[in-house]
Amino acid sequence: MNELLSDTGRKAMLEPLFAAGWAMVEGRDAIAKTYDFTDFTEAFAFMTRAALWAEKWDHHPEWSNVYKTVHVILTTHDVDGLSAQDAKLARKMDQLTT
Ligand SMILES: C[C@H](O)[C@H](O)[C@H]1CNC2=NC(N)=NC(=O)C2=N1
Repeated sequence: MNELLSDTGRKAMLEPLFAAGWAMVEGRDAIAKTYDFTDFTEAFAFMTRAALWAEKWDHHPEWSNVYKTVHVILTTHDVDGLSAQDAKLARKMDQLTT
């Protein structure tokens, strides 16, 4: 079962993500990032790869795609806020773009 991140967990897991371009969503316990790719093919390839990890880990993003940008919001619906699963998927998404 997922748990909400504790204060220490937040500091440890979220600070590196903020440094990597993630930010808190206003009014929600959620993080967001917009990825800008070179074209639609790259954007959709990223989404395909990320979707396979999301399904493997049973943890799914809220996301949208417009041409070559992908906007991602991560939060854990089961606990109504951020859990370690969100940090894990955020790190994986960043890895997939490098
Ligand atoms: C039953 C299933 O395991 C749950 O509904 C999973 C699916 N994917 C999920 N994804 C996210 N982001 N949060 C969840 O709480 C969640 N729960």
